[in-house]
Amino acid sequence: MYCFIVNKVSGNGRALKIWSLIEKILQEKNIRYCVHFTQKSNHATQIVQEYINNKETAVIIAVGGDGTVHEAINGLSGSNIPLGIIPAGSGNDFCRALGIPLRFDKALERILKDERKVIDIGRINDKYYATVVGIGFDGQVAHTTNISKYKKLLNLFRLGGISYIVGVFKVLFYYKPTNVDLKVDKKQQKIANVWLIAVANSPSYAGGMLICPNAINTDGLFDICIVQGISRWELLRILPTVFKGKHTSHPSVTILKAREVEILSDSPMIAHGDGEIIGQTPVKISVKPRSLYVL
Ligand SMILES: Nc1ncnc2c1ncn2[C@@H]1O[C@H](COP(=O)(O)OP(=O)(O)OP(=O)(O)O)[C@@H](O)[C@H]1O
Repeated sequence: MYCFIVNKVSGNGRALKIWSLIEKILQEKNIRYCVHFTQKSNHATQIVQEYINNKETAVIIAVGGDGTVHEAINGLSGSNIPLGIIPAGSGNDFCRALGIPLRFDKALERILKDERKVIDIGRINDKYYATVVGIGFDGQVAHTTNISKYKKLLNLFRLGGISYIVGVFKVLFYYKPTNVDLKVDKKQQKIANVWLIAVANSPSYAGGMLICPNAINTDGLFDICIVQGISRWELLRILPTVFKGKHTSHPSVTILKAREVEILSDSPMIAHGDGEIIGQTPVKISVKPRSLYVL
C-alpha cells in the first residue's frame, strides 16, 4: 500500500492542493493508498513510525518540502521501506539532488515506476538529515526565514525560494562571525572569524544555492564548505556566485571532504538541517552511508 503524509502548511498550502489532484489520479488508477495529514511540527516523524509498523506499508510518500522530508527520514531510520517525494515546498532541494521532477504528476509517475535506489544520509547530534547542515550565518538565515511573514507571502506566488534570499540580506547586516574549533576526520584545527560551515550530503540548499556543488549522496562522504575571514561587503559580492557554485574558488572559501565533523565555537552558532533548526554548537556530524531507500 502507498502511504502518504501530507504537510498542510508546506508551500503555504500548496501541498494540500496538490494532494487533492494526486488523490484523483490514485482513484482513477485503482491504486491502494492511505493518507495522514500533519497536525503540528515533527508530526511527520511520528506518522512514519506508525506506518513502518504496519505490515501493509510498501512505500511512504511525503507531500511537502524539505522540512517534511527531514521529519520523514527521522522516522524511517533503520527501515528499508522506500521514501517517495511529491515536491510541494518552498525550496525542494532534496528533490533537486535526486532529479525528482518538480511537477507533482511527473513525480508521482516516477514513484509508481518503483525504481528504488539507496543513498547516504547525515546525522547531526541525534537527528538525521538528507541535504545540507548549515551552521552559523546559514542557521541564522534559516531561523529568520522560517519565522518570517514574507515566506508565506512569497509562497502564495510560488516564489518561496526567494524567501531565503530575503533572509540572507536581512541577516547579513547584523551577523557577527566567530572563532571555531573544527575537527574533521579526527584532524583538529582552529579557524578565526567563521561566517558559516555547511556540511553537505547533496549540493544545494535554500532553493537551489549550490553551496557544495560537487557533493554526491552516494559516495559515503560529506563535502564541507567553510567561509571565513571575509568582510560583510565581500560576502555580499560573492553571494550571487553561489547559485552557480562558483564561490568555491574565492580565497576565503575552503572545500573539504570528510566522514565526520565536530564543531565548537566561541559564540553559539545556530545549526539547521534540511532548513529545520536543529540547535546550536557544539555539534557532531557523521555520514551514514547507504542508509535511505528512495524512489
Ligand atoms: N499542521 C502543521 N501546522 C504547522 N506547522 C506544521 C504542520 N505540519 C508540519 N508543520 C511544519 O511545517 C514546516 C515546513 O514544512 P516544509 O519544509 O515541508 O515546507 P516549506 O517550508 O514550504 O518548504 P521548504 O523546506 O522546501 O522550504 C516544518 O517545519 C513542519 O514541522
